[in-house]
Amino acid sequence: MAKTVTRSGGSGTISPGLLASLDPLLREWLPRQRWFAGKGRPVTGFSLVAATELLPAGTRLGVYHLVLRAHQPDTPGDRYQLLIGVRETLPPRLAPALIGHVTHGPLTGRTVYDALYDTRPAELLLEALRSRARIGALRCARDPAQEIRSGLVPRLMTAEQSNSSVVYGDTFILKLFRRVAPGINPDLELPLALAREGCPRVPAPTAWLEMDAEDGAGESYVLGVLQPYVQGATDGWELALRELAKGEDFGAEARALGRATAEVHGALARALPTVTLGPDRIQPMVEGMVVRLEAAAQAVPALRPYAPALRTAFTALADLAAEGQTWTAQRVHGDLHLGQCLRAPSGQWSLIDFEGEPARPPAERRMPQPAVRDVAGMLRSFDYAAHSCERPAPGWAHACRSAYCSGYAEAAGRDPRTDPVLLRAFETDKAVYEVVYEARHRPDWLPVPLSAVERLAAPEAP
Ligand SMILES: Nc1ncnc2c1ncn2[C@@H]1O[C@H](COP(=O)(O)OP(=O)(O)O)[C@@H](O)[C@H]1O
Ligand SMILES: O=P(O)(O)O[C@H]1O[C@H](CO)[C@@H](O[C@H]2O[C@H](CO)[C@@H](O)[C@H](O)[C@H]2O)[C@H](O)[C@H]1O
Repeated sequence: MAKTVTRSGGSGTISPGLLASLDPLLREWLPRQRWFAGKGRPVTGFSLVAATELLPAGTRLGVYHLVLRAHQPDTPGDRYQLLIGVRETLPPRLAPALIGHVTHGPLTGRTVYDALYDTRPAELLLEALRSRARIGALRCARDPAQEIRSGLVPRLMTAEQSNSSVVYGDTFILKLFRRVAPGINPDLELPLALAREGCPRVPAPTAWLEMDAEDGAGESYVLGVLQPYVQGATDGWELALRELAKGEDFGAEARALGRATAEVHGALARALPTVTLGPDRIQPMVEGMVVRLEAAAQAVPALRPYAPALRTAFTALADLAAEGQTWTAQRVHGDLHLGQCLRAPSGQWSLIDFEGEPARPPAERRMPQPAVRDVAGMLRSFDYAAHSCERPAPGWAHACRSAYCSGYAEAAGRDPRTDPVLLRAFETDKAVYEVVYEARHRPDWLPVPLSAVERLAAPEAP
């Protein structure tokens, strides 16, 4: 029933027409999606990387799985994963999923929509994962030790996300990556490694969806990961804001989060290689930080007055390395913040979303880093929470910072505050990243990382 109709450079006859039908609609729809990474530049066209027919469009409901390259000026263009539904008319419940009405090509007169909103296509995906199906270029794999019940009812998560997730009967959650590239995906690699280590702080992948890369070089795309759904969980960001609004202390939770982070770091260091960072490795790392700072100052003028002082946070690290100090680097989460921490009703914290910072190149995201990088991310997050609360919260972020570092020290045997130069460099690097992120995605939030920049640029900054 389901088949791959073509891949880029392939000889299929259906898909060129299919793409021509979709092209004008997707040009308008894609840039409006939260997960579209190429904001600010027009989409000038698409090329097909792969198209797999999951249900033929000749029936009441057609479903295509597509990987498309979106062409944009001055870039090679990113590849996106889409699940396209085709119907005669769209029922009202699917109105938010509308992509558009086709006016030419083989689908003329049909309505196309984001099929992840629809029950049947989402069920098809789960069934494919459950049965380890191979559909054209799409391949499903799963952990044989975990059971996947059939018939679980899907619902698309509506939260603002970098990808798209479907929850099945409050039992599993399937994340479909939107911007995709061939190669190892740390959001599968690291949770699998942690599961092998027996680390209970990260939901163990249950099944995953892959596709061979089009260039025949032997690489694969990881297109989706299914994992157990933590029922009734509250994320750390929501919880922190709730406690802040009530004027409640978050110290105990921050401490527990510090312990959870250290446990994950310990398991990652056992599971995957670590390296020693001497001057030869610290120098390029510091250069990377400086380059990112310069690019950020170019992109966001408000950052420029602080750039020279921020640079000293990085050069101080290079100076220590030149004096002979070394550090250990290991695989880390890479984009840790309160929103990536889930607290189950039992009080147990889990960490999710090991993809790393979406803006960084994939190879860079998989490089070993000092574990303090994640610590710095969480410290920045406490600062964000304190700034997002309407009620003044003097000392709240500082108290969380202390509790988190103490919790981390309890589990790791070393306190991140004992290496203030390293911590300051990574906090600065993160704040610079956030300045760019907010300028691009949420300009109203720009003052939050900018206030941190002001603090970190002050000579007495911690
Ligand atoms: N295992 C899980 N259990 C419960 N909720 C989850 C789980 N994984 C993710 N979520 C929810 O889905 C949201 C998005 O997940 P995340 O992995 O951060 O996706 P993205 O990469 O798209 O940001 C999280 O903020 C959380 O609310
Ligand atoms: O969750 P994502 O992987 O999509 O991460 C991106 O978006 C985050 C915002 O949703 C952003 O995080 C920043 O804002 C948070 C509050 O909304 C705050 O807790 C974080 O500390 C702050 O960095 C993240 O940087 C970005 O990569």
